[in-house]
Amino acid sequence: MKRLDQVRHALAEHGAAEATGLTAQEASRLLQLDRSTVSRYLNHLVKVKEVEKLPGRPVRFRMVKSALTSLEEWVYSPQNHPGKTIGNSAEINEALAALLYPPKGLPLLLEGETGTGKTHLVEQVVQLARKQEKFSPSQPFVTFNCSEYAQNPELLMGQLFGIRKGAFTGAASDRTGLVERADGGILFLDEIHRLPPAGQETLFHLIDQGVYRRLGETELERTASIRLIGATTEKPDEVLLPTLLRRFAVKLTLPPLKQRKQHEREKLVDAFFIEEARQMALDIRLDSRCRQAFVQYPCPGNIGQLKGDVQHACAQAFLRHLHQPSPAVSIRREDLPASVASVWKSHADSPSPIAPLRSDKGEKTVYSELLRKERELSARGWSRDERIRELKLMANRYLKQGPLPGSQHCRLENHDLQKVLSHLPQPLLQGQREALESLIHSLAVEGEQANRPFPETESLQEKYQQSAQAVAKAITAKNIPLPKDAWKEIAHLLSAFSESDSAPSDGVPVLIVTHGESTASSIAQVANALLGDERIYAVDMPLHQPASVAHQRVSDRIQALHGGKGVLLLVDIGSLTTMGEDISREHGISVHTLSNVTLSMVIHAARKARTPGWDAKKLAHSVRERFPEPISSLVPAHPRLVVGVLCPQGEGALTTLHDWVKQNLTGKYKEIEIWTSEWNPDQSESYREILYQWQQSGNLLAVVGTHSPPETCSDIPFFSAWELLQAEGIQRWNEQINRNRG
Ligand SMILES: Nc1ncnc2c1ncn2[C@@H]1O[C@H](COP(=O)(O)OP(=O)(O)OP(=O)(O)O)[C@@H](O)[C@H]1O
Repeated sequence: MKRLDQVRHALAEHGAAEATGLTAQEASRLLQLDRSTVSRYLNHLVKVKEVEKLPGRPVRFRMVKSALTSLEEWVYSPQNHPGKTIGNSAEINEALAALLYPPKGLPLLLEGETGTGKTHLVEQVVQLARKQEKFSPSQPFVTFNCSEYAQNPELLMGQLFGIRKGAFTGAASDRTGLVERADGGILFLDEIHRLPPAGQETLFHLIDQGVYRRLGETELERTASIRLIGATTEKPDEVLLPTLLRRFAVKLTLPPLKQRKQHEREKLVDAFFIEEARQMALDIRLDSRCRQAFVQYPCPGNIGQLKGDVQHACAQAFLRHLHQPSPAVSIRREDLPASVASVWKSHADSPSPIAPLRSDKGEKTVYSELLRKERELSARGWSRDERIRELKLMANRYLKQGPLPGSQHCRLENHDLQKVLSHLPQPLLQGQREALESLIHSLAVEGEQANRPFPETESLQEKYQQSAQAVAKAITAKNIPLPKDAWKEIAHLLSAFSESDSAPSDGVPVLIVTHGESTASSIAQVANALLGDERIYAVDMPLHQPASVAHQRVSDRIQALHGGKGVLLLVDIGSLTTMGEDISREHGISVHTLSNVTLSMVIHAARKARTPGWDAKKLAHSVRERFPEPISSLVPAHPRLVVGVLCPQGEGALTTLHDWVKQNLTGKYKEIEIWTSEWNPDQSESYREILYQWQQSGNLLAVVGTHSPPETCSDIPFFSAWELLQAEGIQRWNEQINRNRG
């Protein structure tokens, strides 16, 4: 765009008439152009009467109203209400007639490429039938996409027709199918061609005679009365059994977008922008070249892709709007997905603009959520760049989740990503993987037209550069355009992973894990400060954290730290020793655990960790020699075996339960002590704190209580009083106690 046009556009975005316009300085900052250049253009525009100067200092420039409209802008207002469905009225009428045909409708088959609106049409028709009170709200409308289970025909059939217990391995109980749920209503099977021939056969019998069998049933014949709608992207006579195909009395084909008339496509574009304006509760401005691009670009994903691409452009423009507020959200060329931008023409035909109307407020939408997040982040002091980055990720997540089946930028499915990430030399940890996926998605959203500088990579190791290039190449090979040089950002992230979490280049890594919000990290911090180095690592385990999460975090950290010499794990209490052993078994890493960690023990371990030729085992041995296990924590000759009884406060059940446990369960084992306590159900930590104290003082075999423990304590063997009244409960109890008594 020429500079003069850029200045025009900046002013146009700041409105006319009631708007306050821009100063030369504001315009120069906005456009990142030299101020004197901007002043020159502004004065030229004043001279040709496109812009007026407002009285006051500093001088403000504002577009005169007539000039603004001559920019041929389309203004989409939230208050315009296009119909929900554009075109297709003939198809809607036919489909409605088929659905309502007495006595139980005619089977209907919809054919059309992906994104042509088959699902949309079905939903509209059902809504219409309900509105006309010809299909009651109590009649079920069940939809199912057969491609969801296409890899497993047995499950697909089971899902649809139900399963008889034992029909196949894993079918542990009888299961109702969707046909049963749709009885008396509508069953919509999308991608119906994914049904295996046997399924198509059963469906045929169902439509023909109203009978079917669950998977695995041989004798019992069930009945159901359903109105069937099928949809397929394939040629029906090539993929459906002739018997079934013949049962579809009404067949409709939805045309691909390229076969639709120009005015229909214009209506679709306008309807989608109006919908976005409604969701934003703001006007959207779009100049005629942009609109024209949306009307003309090749759009193989049909209406679905068109809608997705409009949403994409709106999300980009909205993000900018958050940081440069103006009365309306303006869509610029750089907001368009690459395929749309590619047909942008600098001179478009001149349609008459739609008059702007005021916005309405209220509804919770993608945009209101972005706005809320922006406010929250700025209140928390995030910098502008950080906010933009976070909001881009958020917008991208919404775009991914939203109904964007054909969107150019959302085609990077998870299985594709997995393949792409297989180009990396070593597997990523869960958190690293998520970070990388987010980055790739946000780069994909920026698209190839993004023209921003990327950080240089000379300082990075060759291997990160190569992996990043391979990843970027694999993504673009999937037809997902990335900005030029996007691989550089990926390379930096890969390198950052290894720097933040990898093992020290020499020596055995030492990891402290203790209970509490910050105990471990405080010890590590002091030790690192004393040694003037960063060789001690820490994982804090807040008491409220579920054991499974704690396990995962320690496991991730150990895997990241392991550099071939194993890991020395220093923990506070003995119960954590089993965690190290488990991780060692799971990942084949040599993990050596020492309990009763102290600061001096950590410093000793850190000093010795770099002894040449030592591994985790030798290091553990040396530390233990220097810091023998304190007498009190050595396993006593006769450890106290404990069963805990824990009941919620104020329930009054504690004494009764204690006596009952003593009489019925622990009586025969005189050595088992029973400890009791009440806990506060409003504070789940109180439960874990009690367990923690008990574990420190004895060998806790099990806990008995009237209420299940909070989810965060699910690693402790728990028996409910109710369970212990039953034979199976007693059996589990005996097994548990005998195992733990040793
Ligand atoms: N005629 C229409 N008017 C307005 N919006 C439409 C129309 N047709 C489709 N859409 C919108 O386009 C998107 C894609 O449509 P839909 O999911 O129905 O396509 P489909 O043919 O079922 O695709 P697929 O075969 O991939 O499932 C939806 O968001 C839908 O709301």
